[in-house]
Amino acid sequence: MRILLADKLPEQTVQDLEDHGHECVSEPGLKADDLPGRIGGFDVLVVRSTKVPRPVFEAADRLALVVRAGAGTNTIDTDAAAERAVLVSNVPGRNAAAVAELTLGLLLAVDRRIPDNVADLREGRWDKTTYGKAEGLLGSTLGIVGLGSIGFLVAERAAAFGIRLQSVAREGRSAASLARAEELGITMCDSLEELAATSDIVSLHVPSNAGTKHLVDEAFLARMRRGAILLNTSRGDVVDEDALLAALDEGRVRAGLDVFEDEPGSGRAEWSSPLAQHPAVVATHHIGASTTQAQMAIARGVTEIVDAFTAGEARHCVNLDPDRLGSHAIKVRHLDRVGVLARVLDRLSNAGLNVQHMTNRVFRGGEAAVASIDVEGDVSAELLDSLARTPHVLGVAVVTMDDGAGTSP
Ligand SMILES: NC(=O)C1=CN([C@@H]2O[C@H](COP(=O)(O)OP(=O)(O)OC[C@H]3O[C@@H](n4cnc5c(N)ncnc54)[C@H](O)[C@@H]3O)[C@@H](O)[C@H]2O)C=CC1
Ligand SMILES: O=C(O)CCC(=O)C(=O)O
Repeated sequence: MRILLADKLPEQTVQDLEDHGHECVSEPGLKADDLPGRIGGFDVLVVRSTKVPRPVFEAADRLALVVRAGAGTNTIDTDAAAERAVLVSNVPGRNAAAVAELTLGLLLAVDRRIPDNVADLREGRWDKTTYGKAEGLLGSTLGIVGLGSIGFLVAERAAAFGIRLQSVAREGRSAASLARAEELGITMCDSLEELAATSDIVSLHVPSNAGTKHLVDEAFLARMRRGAILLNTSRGDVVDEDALLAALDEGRVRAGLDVFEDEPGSGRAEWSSPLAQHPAVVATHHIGASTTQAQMAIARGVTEIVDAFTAGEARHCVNLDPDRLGSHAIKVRHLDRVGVLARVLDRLSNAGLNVQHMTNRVFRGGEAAVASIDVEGDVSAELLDSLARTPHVLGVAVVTMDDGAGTSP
């Protein structure tokens, strides 16, 4: 695979990928606007914060996979990628501990005004009178919005401080997630409104998408307790920044922020922001994931995704349709001969069946293989019979996706 790395990634990423037989070109200075002119000839693009907009997919000739070396994929036009059949994968969970650590760091920094303490001491001012006033965290209530990889690790760390934990009840939470929440003593509010009104600290860990844009808005901020702390290490646009600025100006809330809606995409830039400069805010430079530990873990994840892709697997892909798995899964065991699959697909096509997903794995020794074909439509006994009678086919089985019942003629 020819791989373009358009961001600063650990040396280890390049080393691992090259050790696995891939050709890597590392150009960390590339910007979103440069990418359309540079993407030609590459199969895989790896990025961190560099934006990947629609023109990149329009200009690409052989691009098949974009790997986001991190969690959030909001910087990549995943719809444009889907239209051109380009897979977009992220590396979930690997940087979660780093973000959770920063989140707790921001909380302590806001509660004790650590940055202001430090700044005054560096200027030669001793001021215990001002800084010797803080609420303290023991027994306070933390509302976690987004109980995923990071949210849970924040919960674990906050529990060690004796902080009470709550989140919002959400449909579709897995049994494992519910059990972990129970184990950590996280109670569930019935609504976001309830969480806002009953938390001393609110910490945001949701992905940025249409459903979470300005999730923290004027109404949410108005419900928050006076003096409450808002922590945002997710994405800038999850918060209505104008509304937050107003709440800060009125002294209603304090905040610890690692992310901003208009933050620079590059490592260094001239940039100022009334939020980041506000005295009631402790702000960092979107460094949640920027620990060596996290970046090494991400580097290993990138290699795993590229290797899986090379072997035909779309791992951690965020732009495949999860509902288009077909109504039936047909397994065809066959001798590994030229033309068998073409004849099988021909019979499916004649039966009016649309293939949704397909893999073909060859057995050790190379004599035989098994094709797994997910199709949408009615699978008749006649079709199964004709598939079974296809030259070099050894056996056919079908599983109906809805009820899991299998037949094996
Ligand atoms: N500051 C930084 O450097 C970093 C920031 N992030 C940001 O943090 C986000 C979360 O990361 P992870 O925890 O790894 O992702 P995750 O996918 O493990 O967790 C996200 C959770 O949010 C929940 N969720 C989604 N929409 C929601 C809504 N409307 N209300 C309540 N819950 C909702 C999901 O069900 C999921 O449990 C990323 O999408 C990314 O934007 C991630 C890594 C580093
Ligand atoms: O790579 C970075 O520094 C940003 C990490 C991040 O925001 C993410 O993983 O979603």
